Amino acid sequence: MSEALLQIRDLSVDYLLDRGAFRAVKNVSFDIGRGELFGLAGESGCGKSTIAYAITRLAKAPAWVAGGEILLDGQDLLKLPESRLQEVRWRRIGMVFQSAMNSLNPLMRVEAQFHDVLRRHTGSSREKSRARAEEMFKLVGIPASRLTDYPHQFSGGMRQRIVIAICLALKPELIIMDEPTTALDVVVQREILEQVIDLQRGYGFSVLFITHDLHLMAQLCHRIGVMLKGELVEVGDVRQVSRAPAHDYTRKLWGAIPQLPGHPAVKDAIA
Ligand SMILES: Nc1ncnc2c1ncn2[C@@H]1O[C@H](COP(=O)(O)OP(=O)(O)OP(=O)(O)O)[C@@H](O)[C@H]1O
Repeated sequence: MSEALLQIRDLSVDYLLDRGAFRAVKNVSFDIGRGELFGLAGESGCGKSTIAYAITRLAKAPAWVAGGEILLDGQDLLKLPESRLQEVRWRRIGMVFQSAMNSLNPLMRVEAQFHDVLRRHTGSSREKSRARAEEMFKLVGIPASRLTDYPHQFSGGMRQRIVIAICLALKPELIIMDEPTTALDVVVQREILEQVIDLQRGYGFSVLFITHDLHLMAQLCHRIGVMLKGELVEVGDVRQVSRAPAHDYTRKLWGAIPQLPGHPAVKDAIA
């Protein structure tokens, strides 16, 4: 791994429920290097999204960070006052969630939404925002003429591309993608992720990629962490985690991937 950009140390997150605290994330530690694609895998409910929200401090009650550190370039995000956090969110850490389509305002033209984000974070003028929006649309493969359209005029895949474009417009150092394409059909899903990888190569940002799709994760990521019931049971290089998993549960996860006849097995796909 390259030099660490994000270091998560002993992170514990609780949900404070009427019947008592439920620990959803238990003493989790891992690093994400600069320019690294890091995947977090594990069954539904194992705590992946809770970690994603904790990193950006977007976790809302009843979630409560019970302990640990989240260091971005050595600075503990958990200790930053809310006012300083605004500089980190979007500007340094971009977020693309499964419900990203909902992060677009249905009443605003897309161009205005670019400007809104760029003005708020960089003080950009309308002309500069327009130029940047055109550049970003080109990067994600949407004609610039469509910048004056409203979100409902785009397909689901295009809307997700728009959210990625807005996120990238601020050149964040880390992008958190939590099931970014789950709601889309597999062809569009793959197209978008391939585009993200291309952009990653060009821009050099780091990615925390969360998905149920272990096969996809193995193809995209450099390193993988495997979670089970709130604990990180294994972290390693994608080859090591797939070829020589240290944990029984990781072996089960790989074993659960259906292999189509004539289709290369995962182990071959990443070889
Ligand atoms: N608002 C909440 N209140 C109470 N418990 C919650 C809340 N949100 C999540 N949890 C619980 O915390 C645990 C971890 O949930 P989380 O959403 O982080 O898992 P996940 O691995 O991201 O799952 P998925 O892959 O289905 O999104 C689960 O047991 C879930 O039921």
